[in-house]
Amino acid sequence: MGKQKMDQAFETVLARGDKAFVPYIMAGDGGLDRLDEDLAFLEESGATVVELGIPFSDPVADGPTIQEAGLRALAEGVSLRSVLEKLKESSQTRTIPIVLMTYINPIYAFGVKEFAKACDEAGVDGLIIPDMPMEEEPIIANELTAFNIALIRLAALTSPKERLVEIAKRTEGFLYAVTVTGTTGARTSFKENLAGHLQDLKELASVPVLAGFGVSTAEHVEELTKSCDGVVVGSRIVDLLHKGEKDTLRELIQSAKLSEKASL
Ligand SMILES: O=P(O)(O)OC[C@@H](O)[C@@H](O)c1c[nH]c2ccccc12
Repeated sequence: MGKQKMDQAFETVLARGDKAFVPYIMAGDGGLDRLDEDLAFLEESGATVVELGIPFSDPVADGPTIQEAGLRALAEGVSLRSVLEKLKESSQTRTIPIVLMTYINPIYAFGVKEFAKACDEAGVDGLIIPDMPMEEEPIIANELTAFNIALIRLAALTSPKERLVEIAKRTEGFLYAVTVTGTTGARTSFKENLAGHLQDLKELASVPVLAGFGVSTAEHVEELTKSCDGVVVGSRIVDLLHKGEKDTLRELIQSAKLSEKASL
């Protein structure tokens, strides 16, 4: 469980010659009752790991698509606690690794120690806490380590080199290479020297490097994975899932299966 489960998932995919595909979904968008079904669908479609967002009233890193999904989930009464309880029910049978993405505030409200324990009981394998700077990690890092839960760090485009070195050294599970400056949300293009930036991060990190923010088409996946180990796709996935466009969703996830494309 935990970190090793995620490491194993990446190893399997990369050894096969594929790239990792991590879809982000908003927990409770459409009601928590559909969570197990959505996770199973993503796994069957070829997702490596699922990033599961906790709805929050003040999602500072999120653009409109995810903000709206969060509002829908909040309207369903979904909270950090109810998501963890739901995950716990299926923790023994679930096979896909889960990374929880939550802002720090709900964790404080929950209580840091109690939160780490509840994540463990829920079978959570990793965490992304976007509004927790490296300097504040001691608040929670040891609690997570005790339960073998990976703390995934984000490398911003604007981080100075020394900071990137430190982030790449500390990160667990994977390194989340943020590909744009700004909030989450589908984009049409990326900055010119992004490939070089991703390659630099790959030099620094000993875990897989995944590019995320703005990735929204199969072409993006193809382009970006030339310089890294995989992608995280949020807004586009949230949108397709909300609209029930499952075939398009499956195709998008399959775009990271380079080994199959090679044999066509
Ligand atoms: O939506 P996008 O642009 O595809 O970006 C991924 C993203 O949604 C997901 O990883 C995420 C959602 N909310 C976040 C907040 C911070 C960091 C990452 C995230």
